[in-house]
Amino acid sequence: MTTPAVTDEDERLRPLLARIWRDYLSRHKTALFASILCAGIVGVVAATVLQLLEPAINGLFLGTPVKIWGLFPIPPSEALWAIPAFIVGMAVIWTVAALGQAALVNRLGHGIVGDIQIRLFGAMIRADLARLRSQHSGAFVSSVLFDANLVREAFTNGVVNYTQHGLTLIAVIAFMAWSDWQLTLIVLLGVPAITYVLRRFSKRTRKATTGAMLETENLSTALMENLDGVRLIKIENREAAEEARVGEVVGRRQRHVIKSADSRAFAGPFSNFFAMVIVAAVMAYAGWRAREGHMSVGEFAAFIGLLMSAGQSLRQVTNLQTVMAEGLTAARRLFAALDIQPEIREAAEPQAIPEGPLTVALNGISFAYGGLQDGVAPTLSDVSLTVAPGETVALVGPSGGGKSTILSLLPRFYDVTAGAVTLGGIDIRDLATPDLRDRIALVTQEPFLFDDTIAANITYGRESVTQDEIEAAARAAAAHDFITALPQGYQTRAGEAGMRLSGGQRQRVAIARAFLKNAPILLLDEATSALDTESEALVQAALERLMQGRATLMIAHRLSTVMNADRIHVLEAGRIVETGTHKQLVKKGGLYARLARQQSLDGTPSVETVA
Ligand SMILES: Nc1ncnc2c1ncn2[C@@H]1O[C@H](COP(=O)(O)OP(=O)(O)OP(=O)(O)O)[C@@H](O)[C@H]1O
Repeated sequence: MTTPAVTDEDERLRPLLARIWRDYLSRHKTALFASILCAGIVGVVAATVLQLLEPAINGLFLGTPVKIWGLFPIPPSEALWAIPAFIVGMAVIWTVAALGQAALVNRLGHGIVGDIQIRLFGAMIRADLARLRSQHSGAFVSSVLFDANLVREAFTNGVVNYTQHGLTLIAVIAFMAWSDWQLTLIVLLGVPAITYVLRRFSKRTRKATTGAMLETENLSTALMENLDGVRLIKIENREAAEEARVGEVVGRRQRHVIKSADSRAFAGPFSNFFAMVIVAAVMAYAGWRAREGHMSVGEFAAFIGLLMSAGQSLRQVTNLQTVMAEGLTAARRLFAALDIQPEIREAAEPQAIPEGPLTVALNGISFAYGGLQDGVAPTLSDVSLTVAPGETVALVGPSGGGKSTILSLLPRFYDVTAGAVTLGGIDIRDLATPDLRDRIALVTQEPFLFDDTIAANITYGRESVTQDEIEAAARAAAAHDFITALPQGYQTRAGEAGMRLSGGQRQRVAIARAFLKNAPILLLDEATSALDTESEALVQAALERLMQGRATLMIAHRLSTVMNADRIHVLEAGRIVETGTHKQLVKKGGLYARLARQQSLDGTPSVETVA
């Protein structure tokens, strides 16, 4: 590695470390400093115990008067109990400090992982829909679970063990210098070689870790995709093929993880090799000095003991260097994810929404996913429509015409690229988004239920709702009877994504939720198109009750459901091409009339016109 590259790396490292300190470590600084203190005690005690080798050998074997650490004189008659007593005393201090260090590091580390995971989730759940849609949810999951742990490993275990072994190393070198500076000089000659090894392995680790993180993302994406699409996989007999596909991702991930683990594991032996060369050089030199009578057996043994211990600590520090490299790579990625600013901006001074019924309107809006681009037609062009309280306005038209996109614009899942959406006459970009969304209830074709009780699913988002209110909402949604027939009634769990309920039952739970929300604006996205005739009749009746007095904008593929709408807008390729009531549009003989004819011919949506 060239010097300028190292400087660049250091330059980029400083703000990163500063941010890790500011955002995560500083709030745990007492625990961090306490654990570093414990680590320091462990490190220094480990080195100090080795210093007892010299008085032990000289006092016990040679019977000469000795001084422990040059401070406490021990006569030969007392050496037999005094030196072991010192060792036991040091062992007690070491053990207490090591236990304290472990307990603190565990709490600190997992506390930091928790902080990171909460922040990441917060950023994810608040991110624009556009961004969430642009990345598979597996990528977020792997970041929350995998990357956060790499940061923990580096900045708790890493920092604390670094301190411990770094201090052992410093203490050992200080003792060596104190007992023989010439020998220490020989030892220090090996430092540049070891530094070189450290840097090379850190670089390799960074590369392998980046690869491992990407492949972990791919793996969790593949796993989630398989679980989501399990029915398709089974019906197409693709289990073995999917196993092979996941196997490939596992293999690729394994290669990166092995590379990273190799760098971690190999850095130690490499630096150990240099350490052993140094030991050999010291042996030769110290042996020669001992023969010449300039060194006692005890001094020699203590020196070699210290050297071995220095080698061990050096190996640990080398390993930790790679752990730090991993943690920094993960931290960079996490911060990049946390720093993405939402494009849906909150108004600086939001206006208040008037209470009561509200009119919603689209005034000459255009919209393109990812922004307008030259030569690419926008998804919606110059669309205007109004829905007054108590009115039902329907959107119909060929698949891909832009119906769902219009519904996404009202709660500001996306912002229009031109024109304005207004609520009660106010541009929705001038409203506080939570207030806006409070006024809108959305019932979709595939309503989502949490794996919680039916009651919790109905009250989702609302606090202090009474059982009577829940039941009233369920009755209005024609859901009460089926819910009470379930084994635990309202306390029955809905299963993953509500899968223990039928489509019609899920739909009615979602309608009950909308009844409780009691919002003035109602968006219905093909709310009955996935149901059989019996369920549809129940859901349709519940929806009609729900629509009363509200401004309802609905998407319908089955024209039978929009025959009573106050207005029907026919959307084709992002433009409104016809507007009127069912009767007017049939009479007009245009696209709507064609769709109506097709549907009355076979009674089911045709592939050409609807999804
Ligand atoms: N998240 C997205 N990113 C990019 N393009 C999208 C996205 N969602 C929809 N589109 C595109 O926008 C166009 C309109 O889609 P939209 O879902 O609004 O149509 P639709 O009329 O509701 O269709 P359908 O009746 O099939 O549900 C389509 O061409 C679609 O490919």
